[in-house]
Amino acid sequence: MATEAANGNNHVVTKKPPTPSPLRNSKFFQSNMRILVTGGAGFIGSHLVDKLMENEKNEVIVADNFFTGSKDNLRKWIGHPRFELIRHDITEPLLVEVDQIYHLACPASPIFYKHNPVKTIKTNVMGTMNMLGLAKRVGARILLTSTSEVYGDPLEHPQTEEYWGNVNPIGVRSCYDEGKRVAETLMFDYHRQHGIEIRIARIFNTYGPRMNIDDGRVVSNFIAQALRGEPLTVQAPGTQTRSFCYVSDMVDGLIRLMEGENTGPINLGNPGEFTMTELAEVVKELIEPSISIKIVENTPDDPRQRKPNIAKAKQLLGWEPKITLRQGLPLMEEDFKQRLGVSKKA
Ligand SMILES: NC(=O)c1ccc[n+]([C@@H]2O[C@H](COP(=O)([O-])OP(=O)(O)OC[C@H]3O[C@@H](n4cnc5c(N)ncnc54)[C@H](O)[C@@H]3O)[C@@H](O)[C@H]2O)c1
Ligand SMILES: O=C(O)[C@H]1O[C@H](OP(=O)(O)OP(=O)(O)OC[C@H]2O[C@@H](n3ccc(=O)[nH]c3=O)[C@H](O)[C@@H]2O)[C@H](O)[C@@H](O)[C@@H]1O
Repeated sequence: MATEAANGNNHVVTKKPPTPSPLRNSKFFQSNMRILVTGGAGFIGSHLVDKLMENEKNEVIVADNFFTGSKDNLRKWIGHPRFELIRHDITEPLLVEVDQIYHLACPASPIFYKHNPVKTIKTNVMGTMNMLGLAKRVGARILLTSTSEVYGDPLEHPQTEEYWGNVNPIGVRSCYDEGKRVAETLMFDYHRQHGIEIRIARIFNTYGPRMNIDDGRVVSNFIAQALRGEPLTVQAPGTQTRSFCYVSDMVDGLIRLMEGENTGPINLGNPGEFTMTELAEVVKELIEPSISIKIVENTPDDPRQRKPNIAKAKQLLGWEPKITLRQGLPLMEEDFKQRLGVSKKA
């Protein structure tokens, strides 16, 4: 009987995990680790694929419907003998023989996940059920990229994994916030009922190269606006806070979680907390001091504060972020300059 600490409690697993592929038990283990990354053509997913492919014992399969991701993010791996790219919508079942599943498929930008709320919640609920069904069928370990949005507009600050959240069940963000909460529920129910090996990451705001330039998230918006010489659009009141984690730190955390022995949920993020006005001032200082900052209207249910308590990640994964916002923003600026075909004003 396996017991694993999760969320501060011991969830006793009454069933052994499904038998993994016979290949895992072969005496002369030759095969590579076969890894499925759903949403691997996206921002975080493509950086994760880059890291996984560095290990010559890994074979990587990406399943993506290209709703927000792009083949361009994976162009260097297309045709590689240890890499496969499948155009697939995970709201439909997928049958592939794999040993690990990194389940990232879900639009992350509020503009995109609000664009088709029913599809967003289907992706989070039916998509996660399909991936858990696959994990059960092939005996794979599965990691879900959940989100700090499961805490909603938090009344506890900073947020620990024990906090149950303050979420609007019927708001315009609920397709994502509640969708991810149901995905976490499904993960633990498959874990308790079928012994599936699960890992849950609660990812906080992450930024870096390959974010969609016009996907509406704050860091990508501010950098694109600065490079285009446009005013930085701080959404009211501007005092709301976020904590920003650079993508390479995030990928390191995800792999440590998958390779570790703890189910999670575990917060992954950078505790460096900024108001949106402070973020705008840093972007202005680092990228384009001549631009102005203007306050614009916000959207409903925008969380007023968000900062991860990462004590569990430090203790259980030996992980903490290394790259500060002032170190990460110039790296993202360079990527945007190349993709926008602009050079910073002299
Ligand atoms: N970036 C962040 O700040 C952040 C924060 C918290 C959680 N997350 C989570 O991390 C994951 C990746 O986020 P991201 O920032 O890379 O977003 P992204 O939008 O760049 O990537 C999501 C990928 O999933 C694909 N996808 C969406 N719906 C799909 C479907 N039904 N079937 C197959 N593929 C589908 C998209 O085409 C895209 O390639 C998401 O699950 C997101 O919820 C991200
Ligand atoms: O970290 C998380 O868990 C979540 O972070 C982000 O969600 P959100 O913080 O709402 O992302 P943004 O759209 O970047 O907004 C951040 C803050 O910046 C503000 N903002 C946004 C855009 C802009 O141009 N100006 C601006 O001030 C928003 O009002 C909000 O207060 C991601 O979009 C979610 O996928 C993710 O789950």
